[in-house]
Amino acid sequence: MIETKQQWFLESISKAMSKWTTHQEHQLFSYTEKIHLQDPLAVFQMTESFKGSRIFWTSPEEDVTFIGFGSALTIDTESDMNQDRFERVERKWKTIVESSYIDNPYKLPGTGPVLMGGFSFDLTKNKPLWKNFPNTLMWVPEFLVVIQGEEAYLTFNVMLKSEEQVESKIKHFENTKETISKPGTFYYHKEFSYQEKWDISPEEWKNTVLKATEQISQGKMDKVVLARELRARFNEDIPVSAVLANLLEQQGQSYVFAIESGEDCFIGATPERLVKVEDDQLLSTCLAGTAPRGDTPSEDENLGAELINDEKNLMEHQFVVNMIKEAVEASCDDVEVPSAPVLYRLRNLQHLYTPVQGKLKAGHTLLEVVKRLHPTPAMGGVPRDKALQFIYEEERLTRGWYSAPIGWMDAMRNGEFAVAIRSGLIQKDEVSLFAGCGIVKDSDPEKEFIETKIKYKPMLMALGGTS
Ligand SMILES: C=C(O[C@H]1C=CC=C(C(=O)O)[C@@H]1O)C(=O)O
Ligand SMILES: [Mg+2]
Repeated sequence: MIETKQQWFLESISKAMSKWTTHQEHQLFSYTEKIHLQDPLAVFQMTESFKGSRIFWTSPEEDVTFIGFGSALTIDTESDMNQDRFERVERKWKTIVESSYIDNPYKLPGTGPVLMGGFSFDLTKNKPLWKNFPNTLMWVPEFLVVIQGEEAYLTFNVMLKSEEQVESKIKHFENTKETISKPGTFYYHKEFSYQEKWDISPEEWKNTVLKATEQISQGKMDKVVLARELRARFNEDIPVSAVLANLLEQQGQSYVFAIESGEDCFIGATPERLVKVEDDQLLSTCLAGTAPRGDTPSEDENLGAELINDEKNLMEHQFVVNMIKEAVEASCDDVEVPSAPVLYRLRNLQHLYTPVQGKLKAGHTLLEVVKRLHPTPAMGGVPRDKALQFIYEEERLTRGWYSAPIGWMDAMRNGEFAVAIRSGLIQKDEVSLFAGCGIVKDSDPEKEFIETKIKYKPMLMALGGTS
């Protein structure tokens, strides 16, 4: 069995090499085969030797999990200050795909070569906290395990430069496949939790909220999202796989992700889809307006009923719907938007939720929609430029990849980006958590402060805390 597959692999790689004799450039070779299903967390744990270039992504609705490790090629730049970074990635990916050799008989969304990673919230320079996360970091993992329902696929991606490489690449592929095919289950039995945690400038943050509401009352803007930061320290390096295991167990309604870069890991469980495209069907989501979950079913019902009728939260939400609808209409036909939001319940909080769908018009792309949408008024504000200006001047933190697009795109125009909230940046034994709130004219600084506290909960629980 293994031998037959090895034979296919060899044939495939030889075909690729012969196709390329006329080209002189380096070429992406991508080979996909079915493998035995493994516990995704066990795969993550088994690939510890690739630490620093791993990515984990799972989507709550589609029942799909990606575990990428190693890097076949990277599109990044530390000094990416260019407004057209999304187009640049798009162009590069198109060129790479066009000259690649892809052996993927399955053709399912997310199989074959996949570009994964993310972008920073903005293009501000000098982000010491985020030194390992450039403004653009999208890469094709050398190995990608994709688990869809009951099936699992392994894709091997490599930039082939010469005939001499072939043998060593085949060995590398076979060895890695053997490692991750060993039956394994995730293990981590030690208790862990942070030793101390501290809010960064909470009073200052409340004053900024007040200032924002004043500016809104004066008609200078309509809405702005303000974030704050909390830092926690452990007495040992934070066990990333164990945090990931907790997020998967506790936050089933969210995209659970972990993106390693160098020594750091950006990790979280975000409920916020930015945009997804599958077979040219596009889906975006408006998620804004928040209430806690109740301790009893009836308290929970009451809190939900209050939220869905609350003018301040409905206003916060409507700004997002208006903007996303307009952005999606620019690239899609048959756009559908329900007239009122419904509740979206998570483990620790509930949100107002409105889906927006459409059919992507010919010539339009996922990344183009990402560019137009980001940042939505659930992360930035309205008008966008005024809100961003306020954020730059008043927010006392560096957002980095917090509240920014993260996700994947395959070679068949499918892909999905979420917005990285409910997240934290792990740096050895310390972690920075971020949480923001939509401020509108009736916002009360104290209530918004409490809202951010609840938004920290998913990460704090996953880090071993009780709240
Ligand atoms: C910016 C965050 O949440 C956004 C997403 C959903 C609800 C929000 C709100 O009700 O304020 C925020 O706009 C965050 O969690 O850090
Ligand atoms: Mg809110």
